[in-house]
Amino acid sequence: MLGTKLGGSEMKKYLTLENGDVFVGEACGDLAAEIKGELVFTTNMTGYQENLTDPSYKDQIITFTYPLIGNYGISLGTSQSDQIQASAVVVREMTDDVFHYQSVITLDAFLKQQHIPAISGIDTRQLTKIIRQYGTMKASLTNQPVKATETEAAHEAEIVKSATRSVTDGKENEHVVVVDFGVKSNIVQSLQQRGIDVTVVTPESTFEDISALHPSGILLSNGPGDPQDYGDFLPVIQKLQDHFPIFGICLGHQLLALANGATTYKMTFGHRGSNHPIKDLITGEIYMTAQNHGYAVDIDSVKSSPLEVTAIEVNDKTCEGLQYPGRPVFSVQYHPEAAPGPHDAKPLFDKFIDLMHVNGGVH
Ligand SMILES: NC(=O)CC[C@H](N)C(=O)O
Repeated sequence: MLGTKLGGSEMKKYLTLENGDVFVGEACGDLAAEIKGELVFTTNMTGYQENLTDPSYKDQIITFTYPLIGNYGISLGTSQSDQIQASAVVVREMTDDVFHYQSVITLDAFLKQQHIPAISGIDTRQLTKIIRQYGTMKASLTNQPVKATETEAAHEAEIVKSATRSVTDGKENEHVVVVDFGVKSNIVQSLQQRGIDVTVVTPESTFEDISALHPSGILLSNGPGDPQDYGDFLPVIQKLQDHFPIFGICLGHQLLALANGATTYKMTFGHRGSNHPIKDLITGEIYMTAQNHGYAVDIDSVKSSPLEVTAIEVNDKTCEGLQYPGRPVFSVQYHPEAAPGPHDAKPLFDKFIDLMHVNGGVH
């Protein structure tokens, strides 16, 4: 039922946009919490748990365009990291009327547990049209009305801090080193499911640190924020690509581009959803992909780099894939691990493994 109040909340919440627009709704999730962040929207119809826990959404306020969120609760093994990464949630309606046999907790309880505020009863269609017109904006979620100028101080996403960890099964397998800029757990699982040993390392790692692990291949992960803030790691990529197969996903794709002299820019409102068609320029095939990014590789800038564009988004023709001709090095802007999302792009993990075999097998 629209307008259902959760947790007995009669509290109002104010969503104030940088352009001065104010939306008033009902507080849910953590009722007291007030936050600032970058306001984005996703068109995903399912997968709110994966989105909320995806480190690429760190410090962002996620608007779900799908009008009913929470109806299958929260289940074990679905989260993409160990906590909610988004700073707040905007919905038309959040329900705790859960129909899902694996659900262990409601979405509202999950948000409360992790002190994440949410606002419901919002005309998310109107809000999304505003974001599409003015672009991604800073916004605040407060318990009292505020002036729009006060929302401008929202900080940029911080780089995710990670720790080195290994996942092996004791056999002599291919070994992938994942550089963790905020990796989604399904990327690591997608490698493990294919019998790959995985070592996850921090972006502070040097070329020597990574080489000492004797990787068969390197995966550059997804992550939050502006790719241009990761300049320190670009020289490491420049060396790695001379020695190892590389697969870049989302932020990893953007960093591969920057490391090779191409440029990135901030998109007006980004691509966030599970229905982004991309055209593979090598095979001519179109597939549906899951996406979550606010920056893109400038397709023209690739021409003066050693890289080649391998895929474009069908709707806006932005750069969706790159490869380094003659080397086992490639990247995609979309998410082949598909959590949530269509599985059309999953074979890219197999392509990466084939490239590792060709490049000399187990190291
Ligand atoms: N999912 C990602 O890796 C996102 C990359 C980058 N933070 C962007 O928004 O474009």
